[in-house]
Amino acid sequence: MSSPRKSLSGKIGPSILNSDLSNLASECQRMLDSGADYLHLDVMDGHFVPNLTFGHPIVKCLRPKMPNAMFEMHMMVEPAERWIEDMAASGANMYTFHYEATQDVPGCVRKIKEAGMKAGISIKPGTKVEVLDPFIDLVDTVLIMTVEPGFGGQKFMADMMPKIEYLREHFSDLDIGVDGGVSLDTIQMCANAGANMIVSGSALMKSDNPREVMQTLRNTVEDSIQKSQLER
Ligand SMILES: O=C(CO)[C@H](O)[C@H](O)COP(=O)(O)O
Ligand SMILES: [Fe+2]
Repeated sequence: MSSPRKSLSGKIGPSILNSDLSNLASECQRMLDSGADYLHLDVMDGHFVPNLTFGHPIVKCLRPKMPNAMFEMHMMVEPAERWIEDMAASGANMYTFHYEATQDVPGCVRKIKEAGMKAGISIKPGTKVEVLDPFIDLVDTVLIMTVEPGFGGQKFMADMMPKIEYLREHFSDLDIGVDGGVSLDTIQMCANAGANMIVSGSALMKSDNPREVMQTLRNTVEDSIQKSQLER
């Protein structure tokens, strides 16, 4: 018996990387109040990527201030497994790790699930998307990087769109995220390619009206999903 079809929806996850980190909780709350579906929290270890941000102690402080928020942890750390238990204990909901940062993808996913979180897998721009084929059934989401991980505010790499197209063509129900340089100028490309989980940092943080920007990002993705479903 085939499993029931999951219906895709467009979701917006603001990245708080380029926000005022001295006011992290209020910046997160501002994004939630503006209609964010989840928060994309970028964790960098200064080793897997050439930058440092924050770790699980900060997540632990944020959690009681926003008990119902969905925290997706973008773990730019190596080894990828290192912070699974701590992040789960601190209140993270989803642990998105990098394919390039582990020797054992299935083992990493198993540990994430055992810790009670959802699992996401991400690839850097230089990694071929086909390497993910054996693992798609194990994970909840795939996150395609459209910048070299490490910094917010970089230029969107349009040449990553074929990776998203490949995934959408082969895995029609998969939650596919896109991260890096996503803005009102680049969302149409992401939506056309088939992304439905939209991470956006600077474009939201710099906006005077993040609610309107989120709504436009979401509508663009929803329109594209509807169109592709009609074409099926
Ligand atoms: O993972 C990241 C960088 O490594 C960030 O999530 C990403 O850069 C989002 O910020 P912006 O939209 O400004 O590019
Ligand atoms: Fe990120």
